[in-house]
Amino acid sequence: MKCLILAGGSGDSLWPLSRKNYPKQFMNIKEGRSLLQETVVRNMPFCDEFVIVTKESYRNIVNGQMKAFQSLKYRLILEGSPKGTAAAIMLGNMFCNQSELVFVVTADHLIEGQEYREAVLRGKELAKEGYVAAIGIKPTENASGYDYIIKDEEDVLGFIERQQFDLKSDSYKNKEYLWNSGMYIYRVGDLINSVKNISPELYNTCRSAKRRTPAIRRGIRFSENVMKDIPTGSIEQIVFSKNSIVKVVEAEFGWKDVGNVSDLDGFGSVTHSDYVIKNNCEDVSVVNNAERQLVVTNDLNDIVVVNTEDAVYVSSKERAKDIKDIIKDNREKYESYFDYNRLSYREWGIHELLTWSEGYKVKKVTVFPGMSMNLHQHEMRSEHWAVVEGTATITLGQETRDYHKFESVFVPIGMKHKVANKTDKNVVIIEIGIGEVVSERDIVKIYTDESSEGNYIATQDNPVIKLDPAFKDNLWGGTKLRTVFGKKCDYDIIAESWELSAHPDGPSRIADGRYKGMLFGDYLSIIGKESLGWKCQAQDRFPILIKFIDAKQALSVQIHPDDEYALENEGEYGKNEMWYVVDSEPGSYLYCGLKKNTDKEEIERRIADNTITDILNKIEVKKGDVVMVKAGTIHAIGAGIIICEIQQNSNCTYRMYDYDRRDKYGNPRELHVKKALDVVDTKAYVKDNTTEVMLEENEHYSLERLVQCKYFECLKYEIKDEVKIVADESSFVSLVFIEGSGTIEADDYKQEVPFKAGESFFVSSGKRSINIKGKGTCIVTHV
Ligand SMILES: O=P(O)(O)OC[C@H]1O[C@@H](O)[C@@H](O)[C@@H](O)[C@@H]1O
Repeated sequence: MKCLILAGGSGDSLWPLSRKNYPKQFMNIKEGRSLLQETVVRNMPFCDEFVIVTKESYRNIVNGQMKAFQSLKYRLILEGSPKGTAAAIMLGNMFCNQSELVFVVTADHLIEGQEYREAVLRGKELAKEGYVAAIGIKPTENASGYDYIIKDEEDVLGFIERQQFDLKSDSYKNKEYLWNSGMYIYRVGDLINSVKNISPELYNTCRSAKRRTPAIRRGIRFSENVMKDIPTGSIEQIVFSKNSIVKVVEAEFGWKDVGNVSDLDGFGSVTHSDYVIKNNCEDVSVVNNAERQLVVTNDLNDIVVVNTEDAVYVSSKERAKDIKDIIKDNREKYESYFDYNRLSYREWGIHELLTWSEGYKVKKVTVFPGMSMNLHQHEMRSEHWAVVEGTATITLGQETRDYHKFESVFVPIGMKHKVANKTDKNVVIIEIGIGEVVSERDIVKIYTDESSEGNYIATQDNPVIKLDPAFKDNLWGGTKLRTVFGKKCDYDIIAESWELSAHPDGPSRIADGRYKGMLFGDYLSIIGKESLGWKCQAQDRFPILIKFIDAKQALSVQIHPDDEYALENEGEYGKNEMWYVVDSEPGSYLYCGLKKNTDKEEIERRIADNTITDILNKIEVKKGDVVMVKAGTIHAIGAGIIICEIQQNSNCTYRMYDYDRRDKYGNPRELHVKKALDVVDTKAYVKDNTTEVMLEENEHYSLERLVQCKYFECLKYEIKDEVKIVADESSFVSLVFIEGSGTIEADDYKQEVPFKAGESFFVSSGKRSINIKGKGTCIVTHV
């Protein structure tokens, strides 16, 4: 199950603990962990991947907090303009497969108790039966700040928003009601199908937003412009209140939607209680978030005091919530206090302002493991750095060296400098800036390293990287990828596993080692473009995608565009692909190309009268066969075949004919006949003559070239005991094992990595050879 965490809230409600630059979901609530981190921990037993939907400006905070979970799988969806929970949930769903179960949770709830687990498991059962399970909490008080669900047993009679709920009103007499926790469990296909019917506007606008969102690394960023047509509102308003498939799970765990500072009672570890004295006070809560500042309260009643490094809030408990209005009325004058705390989050770490005055500024600078600042310089200030934790790798001008704890450095005005952290622990530096201008405006120049995007620093790691695939559940898929290759995926059917993929529609991940769990595309940005080899330097994205395909039924009759058409119409590359038949049932066949020259009118007519396959070139296939499918060629994989597909990095398929099949909701899959006819090659199929050329055979291995085209070259090694493969500076190398087992080792990093059939490895380019020992069939691809 995937966990979709809604973490975009930007409320002022917990001021001065929360600020606009640091809302409550990121605040430490318990034992040094934030509400967001607490949400992740709570759901780890049920979910294997996290999709976090948040505001673009919170990206660095979320990435920083997620560092606490090494190797946890997560992705970010960044909203340029938040539009409520309906949009957030639907945009999250756009990146899930239909058969995936999703658990929607909110990042800023306080939850306690064993009953949570039972509620989730019951919700999951309902979701498997095709319902959307809403988790409702048995009210323990008449809380006006909560949304309600009116119910009858497990059926939902209505969703009531907080403002409209009045317990005394006749409409709620004799009704059963629960607090609406905003947590939902469902199967993606079920929810999307009902959104399609109930709010086509929401469905279509989110879909088109997804289509218009270019592939970027680390997160999916929906710009304000791309989101502008998506309707604003809650999922309850727009979808669930009109949806008969919602069932409620009644739960009794401790649940609190923290509305204001007086709700923090009982969750006191944000408090430095050693620095609080209460004298003769009754019902007084003190939250002291400032280290070493003493708070003394005397002879008070029913009061909440919140003390932070730069602001204090004192209120009666009852009226604590008025803070929102107070902020609204006074924002203009005190914006910096209301909106910002002293922390500033960067991709590489955190700045904390300790003190400042005219002419100086003192900061605590934390650099996360494996991260680096950009090289920069100042024109108006010099800096003194004292390392107080860890080992910092500091660049000053042309020189770079390590500085250990308690060593100091002086950075003169105008000198290029940066701090990197090559270790596994945080580096902390106390920085004293002095000069005429000490604000951030004085960064006059930032030097970015073109070859490695972002602020990661490459460390000497094994260049042989094992990958975990992303899975797809297209309706024609089977179960052989699980039974033959042991793929671990809980879908009923697995149609495809994307083994080497930096494509946002199905990115593979690093399977082992230091970067375990990381998206392959992110890993590529760490090692830098140079590590892909010089042939890739002109390309703006990773060039290839490799999949296994298990066709239990026939795939659609379809076609892929070439680069020119795809870039112009889809913002994607075109798709030339090659199929290697891993296995096939007796009598299996596929279609590739036309039997004879055929004009577009005839192709169109034959699609309409269901006779398109009559004019296609039918090829019977067996294990080991190779078919090159050039862009523009009509094709269809037939039933009973497992294929290893090497293709350009694109997910652009135009379906022409789908046997009038329906999915389980009775919907036909979309066809793209017009575009298909735009790009179709109308000439008769001619077999590619670069395929299947034996290049070498000896007692240790045989080497066959499977295919060679402008985009890639694929080689097949039948390894009897050992082979050495060269990964030179021209290209990275992909290794996909079809059969066998053994070990892989690069000669410049002596560590053996085991392999077995069905596994995939990426090796960065360089002057190295890769030794494979064992027995097996390996498909080696490079550009
Ligand atoms: O459109 P359907 O029938 O699901 O088939 C889609 C699949 O077709 C195959 O021929 C390949 O091009 C795959 O890369 C693709 O994912």
